[in-house]
Amino acid sequence: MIQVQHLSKQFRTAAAKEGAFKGVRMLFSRDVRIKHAVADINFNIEPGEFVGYIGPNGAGKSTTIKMLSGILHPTSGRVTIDGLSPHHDRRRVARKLGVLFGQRTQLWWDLPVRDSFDILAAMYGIDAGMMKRRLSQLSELLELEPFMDTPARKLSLGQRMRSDLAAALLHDPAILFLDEPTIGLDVTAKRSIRHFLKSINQHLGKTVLLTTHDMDDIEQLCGRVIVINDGKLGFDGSIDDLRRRIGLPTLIRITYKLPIADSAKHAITRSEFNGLQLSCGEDERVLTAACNREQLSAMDALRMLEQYGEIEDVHMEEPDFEEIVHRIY
Ligand SMILES: Nc1ncnc2c1ncn2[C@@H]1O[C@H](COP(=O)(O)OP(=O)(O)OP(=O)(O)O)[C@@H](O)[C@H]1O
Repeated sequence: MIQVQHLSKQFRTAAAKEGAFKGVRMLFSRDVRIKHAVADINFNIEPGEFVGYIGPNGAGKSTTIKMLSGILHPTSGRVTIDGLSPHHDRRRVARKLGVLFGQRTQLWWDLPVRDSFDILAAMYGIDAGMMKRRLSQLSELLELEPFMDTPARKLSLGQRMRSDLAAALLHDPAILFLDEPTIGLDVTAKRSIRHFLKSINQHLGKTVLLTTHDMDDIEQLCGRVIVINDGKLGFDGSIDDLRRRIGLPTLIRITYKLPIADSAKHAITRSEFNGLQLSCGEDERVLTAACNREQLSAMDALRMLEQYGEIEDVHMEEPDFEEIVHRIY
């Protein structure tokens, strides 16, 4: 559905100057600096996928989304959306795409939300009956009714984001590109946006490419994650693959029925064997094992831990996703 082949984008900017009148000298300078914002990236996205596109500030995420949606022209390489080029077939591709840039609104600032929707419907050629049905469906899902007659400039950030999501979906596109759709929102507003995105992916089959710095968004929504860093793709796979690649341990906390024997404790504090790193805490009955699941399955780890007594309770903690992402950046 979305194909990205050897995609690159370079920006030419005037080279920075030092000393007096540097602004004026830059204006007339012939020295240019080339920024490789996106450098030879490749990926395909299938219909119905929910893909997270992540990377640190300045990694090239927005530049990629702009090339995918036809706003920017690639320096080299190819993008196709359902076989069409976003740049050359911009109008036809626009009908297939809904795009949301969380930092900017596509609503008319001084107009009531309802009027913005009417203008967009006219631009997309949506007939009145269809528009009424779509709007009532979106309004119900996103709870837009209380502020449909409010100008965009008077909306709270959460209301604005919900309205922008509705605006991106009015023409019923099959694909959504979302750049920071939860930026600046409080916990409740984030939750409702996530719930909405999950349901349009699962129930309406929308294909979603999501860019965000919020790792909870990624963990809760995306089956697949693509990582870009300094313009280059660093990883493309599932969140579990990413966890395995980074190799952070799963923590297994065992509570035994009886306190662990002193002799065993002595062995435990020094032990590291077969991918298990053991430690005892304050509680005499509790033992924590850091387990590299690549080397040892959780079942095998438990079998080994049975040697220290009868197990009452087992608690497993997967490595924190935020920490994993921090490592790949
Ligand atoms: N129009 C432009 N002219 C020159 N350089 C640009 C332009 N747009 C982006 N860049 C540069 O290209 C690089 C990638 O920018 P981009 O906005 O794609 O990053 P990003 O991953 O979206 O970052 P963020 O998470 O901060 O939004 C940055 O170094 C940026 O300064």
